Amino acid sequence: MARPRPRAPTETSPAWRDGLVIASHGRHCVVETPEKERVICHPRGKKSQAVVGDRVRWEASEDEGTIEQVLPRRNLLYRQDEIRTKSFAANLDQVLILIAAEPEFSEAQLARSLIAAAAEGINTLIALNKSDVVEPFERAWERLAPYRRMHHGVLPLSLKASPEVDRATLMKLLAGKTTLVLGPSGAGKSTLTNLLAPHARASTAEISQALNSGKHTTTSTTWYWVDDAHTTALIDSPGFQEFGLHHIEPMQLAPLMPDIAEHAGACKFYNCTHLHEPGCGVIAQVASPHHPGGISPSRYRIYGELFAELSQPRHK
Ligand SMILES: Nc1nc2c(ncn2[C@@H]2O[C@H](COP(=O)(O)OP(=O)(O)OP(=O)(O)O)[C@@H](O)[C@H]2O)c(=O)[nH]1
Ligand SMILES: [Zn+2]
Repeated sequence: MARPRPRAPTETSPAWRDGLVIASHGRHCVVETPEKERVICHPRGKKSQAVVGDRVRWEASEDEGTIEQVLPRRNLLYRQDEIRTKSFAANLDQVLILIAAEPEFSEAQLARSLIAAAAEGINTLIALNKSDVVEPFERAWERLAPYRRMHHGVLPLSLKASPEVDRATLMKLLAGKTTLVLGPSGAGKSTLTNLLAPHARASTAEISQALNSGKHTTTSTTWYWVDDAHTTALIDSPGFQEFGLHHIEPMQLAPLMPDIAEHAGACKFYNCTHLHEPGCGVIAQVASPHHPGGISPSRYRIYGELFAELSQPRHK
């Protein structure tokens, strides 16, 4: 079915209403009205393609709606590989990266998600779940040493063994904010949203079903209100596993990695890549048996790998 042409951003109409995008499935999305009603909406052309967290103007048509305008975004967290760009969500206050003692997490994925958030100026929190699984937890905690030293710190959790304590700790960090929760499969994202927003999860499941007309799918991004007053929100999104950073230039990487950026000012050349240059302040600070406490070798290795990856010719 052909849709009418997109409207100019300056256009407006008395029939348009305010809304917040709380779920998206392909091109369709669910919009929540200020009266807390939920409406399935379709975009009008490419320009009104909305993502979860977007504030939109929409127009009702029978029992569904059309998105007429996406209001300007504060930020948009997305990933980009060689082929496509995929959005996680817009207008975020922070990103909570949830990893666990088991399954073993990928440090490269963790580093990628931190870099993507930093590129959008979005604050990040890291939580390590399953502290009740003692030995794997200790190993993971040790692997996180460079991240514990960086500004974010790491929050230890056991969502299964100490849910009440963890809920109280998390609420202090999340209250009044919109937080995107990212993490590998099995880390405990569902456990976390169930703990903090049990009612929201159930009502959103109904909506998702309606949207997919019964088809089973979990690959969608969803907004959950944590409180009845609608001040605190969690967004659950898949896609942590394939976190392409093709939208970032290689020379932008160092400024987005705080432990590397800290020493980049000491380099002899202003356009130092920190890979091989003489007089490089970063290379001089990579930790070794003679220089413990420097930049973690794994972080420096990830920097080099990402630099090489982002230096490949782009297919655009
Ligand atoms: N031991 C232990 N297990 C936990 C803890 N939190 C969650 N789990 C278990 O870990 C498994 C994965 O948890 P989920 O919440 O389903 O993880 P998820 O991140 O939503 O995983 P996907 O649905 O695959 O994305 C479940 O069997 C949970 O019961 C914890 O603190 N300790
Ligand atoms: Zn350098």
